[in-house]
Amino acid sequence: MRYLNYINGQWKEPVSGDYKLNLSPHNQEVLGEFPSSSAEDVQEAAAAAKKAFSSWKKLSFQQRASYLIKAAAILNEKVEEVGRDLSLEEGKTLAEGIGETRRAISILEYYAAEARQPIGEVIPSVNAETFLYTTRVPVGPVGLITPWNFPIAIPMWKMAPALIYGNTVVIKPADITPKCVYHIISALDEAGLPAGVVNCVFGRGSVIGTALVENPHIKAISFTGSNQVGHQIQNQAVASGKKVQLEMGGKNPLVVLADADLEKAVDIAISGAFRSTGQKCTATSRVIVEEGIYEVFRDRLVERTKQLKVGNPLDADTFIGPAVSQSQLDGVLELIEAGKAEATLLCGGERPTDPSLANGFYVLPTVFENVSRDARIAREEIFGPVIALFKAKNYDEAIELANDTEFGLSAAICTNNLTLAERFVEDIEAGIVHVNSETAGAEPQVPFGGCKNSSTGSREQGKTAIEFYTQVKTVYKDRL
Ligand SMILES: NC(=O)C1=CN([C@@H]2O[C@H](COP(=O)(O)OP(=O)(O)OC[C@H]3O[C@@H](n4cnc5c(N)ncnc54)[C@H](OP(=O)(O)O)[C@@H]3O)[C@@H](O)[C@H]2O)C=CC1
Ligand SMILES: O=C(O)CCC(=O)C(=O)O
Repeated sequence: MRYLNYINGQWKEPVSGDYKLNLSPHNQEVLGEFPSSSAEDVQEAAAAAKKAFSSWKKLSFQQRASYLIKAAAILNEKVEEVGRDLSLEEGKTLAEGIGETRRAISILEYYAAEARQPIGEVIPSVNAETFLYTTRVPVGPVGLITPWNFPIAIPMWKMAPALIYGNTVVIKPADITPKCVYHIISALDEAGLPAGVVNCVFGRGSVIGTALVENPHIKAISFTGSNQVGHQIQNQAVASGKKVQLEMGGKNPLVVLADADLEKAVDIAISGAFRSTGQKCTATSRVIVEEGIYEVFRDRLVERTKQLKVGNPLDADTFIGPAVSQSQLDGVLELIEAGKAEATLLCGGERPTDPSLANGFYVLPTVFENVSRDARIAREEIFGPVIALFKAKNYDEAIELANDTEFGLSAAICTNNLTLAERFVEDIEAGIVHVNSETAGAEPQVPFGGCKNSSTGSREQGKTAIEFYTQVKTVYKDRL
């Protein structure tokens, strides 16, 4: 089937007339074809978003929420179909695909409910005659650039707050996972969203990204993806006077102290590192274990890792599906090869030999030990199912190792020691901290984002999203 851009409330052919095949990472099956758009499509979408902005921002919050509520109900009706499409195009397991679709619905519902929340404060003025208060206004048409690894949740957690706070949207989804965003747009269309409020342009970021980031109608850019592209976008957006928000990489540590529940800690490591084939910015990448239990933890982790089923994401017993693309697989294999030269491989480290997986981008879950601090696998984001194991003498050495990274998105500790758990929350340089739970995961009602090189700009999700998608207006109202 051929899918189209969505501009000014219409499904539209790209100006170029060119399309690209959307392929399954499991077996290269063709799932559809999507526009290879050009800058002209972006200009048209941005102009439509600008035109729609003046009336959309004037609706009441409750009126805007009504479209979000309808779209959530529409998606809910086809949650299994959308979740399956997600697994087919991205490669995460069916349970994860459906789970992520449910998460997207819950994000819509959450932001619809924000329509009932206060958006300003009344502050006593020095002047007895002055009614002094703050309110918030939308920033304008916003540009959203989203990645392939959470192809429905991330677009939704940018789009839903943008819309509820009165902004209009141009979204450019990841080129290799377009269908999930097609499902969101089609639900909003079916919900009767006014023309131009949401516009979607499919195509390569390298071709149309700059046209979106530098478009004068677009007042803010929210991006999730690699550090390299993020920083390029930041420079372009700032140069063209826009607000910018970036969510980028992670090198997330899990610290396991000697008093931890061993089996639970192994579960937490496996789930955090290997679900979604490790393709999460919150994935556990470094596991730092206190020396008293290092050997027993390592042996159990390796034993359990070897039992994980790598396979077709649609099979019920699959734990690890394929990487999303050939280039993603190549990047992971390159880092694994680097790891073999600089550390000790304990398991995995290669592609599976099962012939039924030969056409997919599969790689076995991999564990390394004896990893030096400056090894590439200790420092670079791998975005694949790979754990680097470290031994620490005690809590102090563990925290020092955990913080020895340019990133600071998420971190976890397994311990029953309340004092050390509390110290960890204070000491760790990360935007998200887990105690006795995995580094990955994000609930819609709380802020999401990191420190150091992981994030720039205000946090996404939860109540904090209002910071990015609105500006504060301070009002001094005096009696005449
Ligand atoms: N923080 C996170 O959640 C994510 C991190 N990553 C990291 O990035 C690595 C590479 O993944 P990749 O998909 O290439 O990430 P990118 O940063 O290239 O892609 C993210 C988004 O940016 C778009 N984009 C690419 N180039 C430009 C540009 N010049 N201007 C504007 N937008 C652009 C992409 O479009 P298109 O799809 O057309 O390239 C996509 O929509 C991964 O291995 C991982 O380490 C990746 C995804 C998510
Ligand atoms: O951990 C999660 O569920 C969210 C992760 C995420 O946002 C990402 O990988 O980009």
